[in-house]
Amino acid sequence: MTPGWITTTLLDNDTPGGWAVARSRDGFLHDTNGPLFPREWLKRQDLSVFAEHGIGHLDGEPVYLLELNASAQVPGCSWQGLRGFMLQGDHTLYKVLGYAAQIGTWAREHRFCGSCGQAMVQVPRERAMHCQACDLRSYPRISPSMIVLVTRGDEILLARSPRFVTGVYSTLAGFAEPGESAEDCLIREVREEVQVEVKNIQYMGSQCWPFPHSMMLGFHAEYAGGDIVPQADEIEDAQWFNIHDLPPLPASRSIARYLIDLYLARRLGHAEPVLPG
Ligand SMILES: NC(=O)C1=CN([C@@H]2O[C@H](COP(=O)(O)OP(=O)(O)OC[C@H]3O[C@@H](n4cnc5c(N)ncnc54)[C@H](O)[C@@H]3O)[C@@H](O)[C@H]2O)C=CC1
Ligand SMILES: [Mg+2]
Ligand SMILES: [Zn+2]
Repeated sequence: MTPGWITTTLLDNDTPGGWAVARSRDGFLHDTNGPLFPREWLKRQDLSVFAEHGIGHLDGEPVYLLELNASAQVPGCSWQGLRGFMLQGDHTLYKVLGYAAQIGTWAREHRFCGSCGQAMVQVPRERAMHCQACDLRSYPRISPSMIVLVTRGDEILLARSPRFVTGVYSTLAGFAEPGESAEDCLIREVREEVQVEVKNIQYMGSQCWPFPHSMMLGFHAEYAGGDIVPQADEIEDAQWFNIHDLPPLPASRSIARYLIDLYLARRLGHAEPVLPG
């Protein structure tokens, strides 16, 4: 038995047994034991299953996703969005659900070929959809996104999007565009969002962010010039905050929070945090 969560194996849906999670537009089904249910029990419930996917092994046991067309009432159970599982509870289970969500969304959105419109079929033993008519293959979509903590000595640059929880300020972030390096993207995003220039860009680490399919590449950069001008519509407010007087910060498992906590730890001589994968 290999401990932990391994996503590489594709499973045979016809082999009974194992664990399963159920996902609808309301999130994942869970009861007091969490979101993992004995698969055969879950399949006996009155669920409108759209697709079933083998997604990996947890502590050596196979895990499947039941992707539903609609939510259902299951006695003793309720539904919770992926963010809720990210914010609290077991981190490995959140990783299982994050992967399930990405596979479920990708398979649902790639039933038909984007090139010729024919129905696609899953490639055996590979996480890919294939169009037999034109030979196109579609793989799970991952969107590289840069996220950066910009600093100026004891001050850090944080901003608020209108989408954030009230009061929370975070690091700047944005999706890579075709033709850009990670550094090009970071420089453009900081310019667009606050009109500030940066220097000494340093890569700090990465994190899968399954909302819905980002791969966050985290950086630290130093201030090089310019006055903050928040981008209309995207940025509600942006400010330099002294490290001794910070606003409410992002969730503790996010890479945004890691970048901030790491800078504080280095500046103040505290123990360095660990980035949750
Ligand atoms: N894990 C973390 O700590 C944090 C993660 N994030 C994530 O970073 C990502 C990027 O951040 P934003 O500021 O929202 O991006 P952004 O600054 O690039 O602006 C969002 C805009 O980008 C466009 N867009 C949407 N999806 C896209 C895609 N897949 N590729 C290219 N362009 C796309 C849309 O026009 C959207 O309005 C998001 O997924 C966000 O959830 C953001 C902050 C913290
Ligand atoms: Mg942004
Ligand atoms: Zn095709």
